[in-house]
Amino acid sequence: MEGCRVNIVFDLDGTLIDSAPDLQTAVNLMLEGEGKPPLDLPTITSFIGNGLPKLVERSLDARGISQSRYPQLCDTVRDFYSAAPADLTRPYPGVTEALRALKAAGHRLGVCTNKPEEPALLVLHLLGLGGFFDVVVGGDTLERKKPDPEPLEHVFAALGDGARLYVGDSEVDAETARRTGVRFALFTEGYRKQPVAALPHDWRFAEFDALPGIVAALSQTAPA
Ligand SMILES: O=C(O)COP(=O)(O)O
Ligand SMILES: [Mg+2]
Repeated sequence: MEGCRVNIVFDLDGTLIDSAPDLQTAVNLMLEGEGKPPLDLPTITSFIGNGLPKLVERSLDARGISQSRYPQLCDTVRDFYSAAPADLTRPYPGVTEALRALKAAGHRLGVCTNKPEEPALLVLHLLGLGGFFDVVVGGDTLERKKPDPEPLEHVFAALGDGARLYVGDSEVDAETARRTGVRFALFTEGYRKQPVAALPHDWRFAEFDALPGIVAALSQTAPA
């Protein structure tokens, strides 16, 4: 028996794409301009999750740069990043195939990221993923960003009727799913800071080829 349609919304950084190396480059170009030493990849990765402004704020703190310079340096990092958002960034293995399979099964797909909308759309395009998504909401698209439920509710509303599944990698995503009242599938190979058990989730997976099976299970149990 065919299951019902599922609307599947994805987080971006640490879920669909491993974007930390290009974010690191952008931050370190800014730090170089300020005469400061670079930050290593694990440090930058630990600063990702609450949007680019927060990444910059944390980077300034880490290098002892006054927050009075924040507005200007935020623009600087954003410009460096937007100029090269996909030089080193790649989709995680199996992402493209999983998205293709989910579309072919008749599900609708969206993105809800805290990355600013413009570079989010650009990186999706450059990596050949843009065509899979009906709706993309970034960290600056609406008034509030994750973990506020507003952006995720907005994406699901735009996708229309159907069961709802949110797919993400972080504490922010788990909290957003809980506050939005939707099922949550945790990708365990992204940028989360705590152990898997600390993040409430309905499903978890480490390989994207497991995702269509999770969606099929949800589509069989959800009311049509
Ligand atoms: O930009 C960030 O800090 C995180 O972005 P994400 O919401 O796609 O993980
Ligand atoms: Mg993420």
